Amino acid sequence: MRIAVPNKGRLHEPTIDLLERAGLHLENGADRKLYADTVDPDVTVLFARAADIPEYVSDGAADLGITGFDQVQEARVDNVSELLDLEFGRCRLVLAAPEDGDIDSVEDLAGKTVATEFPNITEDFFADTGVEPDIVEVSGATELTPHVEMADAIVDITSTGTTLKMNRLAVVDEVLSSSVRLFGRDDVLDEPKIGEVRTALSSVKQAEGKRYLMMNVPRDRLEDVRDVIPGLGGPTIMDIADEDDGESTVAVHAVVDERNVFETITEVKSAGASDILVTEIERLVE
Ligand SMILES: Nc1ncnc2c1ncn2[C@@H]1O[C@H](COP(=O)(O)OP(=O)(O)OP(=O)(O)O)[C@@H](O)[C@H]1O
Ligand SMILES: O=P(O)(O)OC[C@H]1O[C@H](OP(=O)(O)OP(=O)(O)O)[C@H](O)[C@@H]1O
Ligand SMILES: [Mg+2]
Repeated sequence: MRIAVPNKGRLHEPTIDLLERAGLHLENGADRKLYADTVDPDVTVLFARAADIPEYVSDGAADLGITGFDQVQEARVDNVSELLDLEFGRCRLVLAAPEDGDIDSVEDLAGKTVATEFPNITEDFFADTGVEPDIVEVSGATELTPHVEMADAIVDITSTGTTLKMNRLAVVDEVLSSSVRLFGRDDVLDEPKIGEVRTALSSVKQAEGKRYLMMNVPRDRLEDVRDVIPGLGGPTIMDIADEDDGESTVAVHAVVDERNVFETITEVKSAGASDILVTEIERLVE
């Protein structure tokens, strides 16, 4: 089974990092290689351009792909399905025009020219509005085109807004909201290995923002402690050997949202817990 992942650009590192955290450690994956093996002999990683990945999966060069939703939409592939929103690479595709120009709405683009790296998405966007500008495909530096009379407006990616601002462009409308997705070719979605990879990646996402809390609690204080733990499906309670003084103690483990850790520690401590440990969670398979 092959997974196509971005070979460079801003999605490369976070994608490799996610595979590693999911337990799919890459082997012999030196820079500039086209393929890397993983610890799982049945899983190979194929490095490709972010924009080419949907096509690779659709054509069968790979079975799974990881790339931006914008790229999947642009590729217009009809035999792949999304399996997971990996929630990084968040950005928006926007229609933008010079700040001091006369384009303030989509209607102002009738008979004008729009430059973009995403001609298909742009075409679909305008088809819905009934306005039909000329669409010019460029392969980069799109923000420059309105300043060199190549275009009146652009459809391009923005996240912080810095690039638009630097080029004195203002957002006219939102076209698409994107993040990185795991997707697969429809004819292989039932294969067990596809499910295994999806579960491994999803378990990393599930664990993000969660902490594992462990503590000792005198048995007669257990209810008080249990009441203040906002655990996922309730805490796990384990007997531990009785203390020398005959007092009975239990170990309490719980998965807690990291935003609640500070408050929970204060509360369980005053409810009688001691020896409180907080650890990170690598993966959480629900
Ligand atoms: N500023 C951004 N913030 C968040 N995500 C982004 C941003 N720019 C691009 N992306 C996401 O990353 C994907 C790939 O963009 P990136 O710039 O890494 O590669 P590229 O420029 O298409 O690649 P190449 O260098 O091979 O031409 C985009 O399709 C989008 O999903
Ligand atoms: O809103 P911002 O945070 O400024 O991000 C937007 C910019 O990010 C992307 O370019 P990238 O940095 O990937 O460079 P590239 O043109 O070489 O792909 C995109 O093409 C925009 O130009
Ligand atoms: Mg880019």
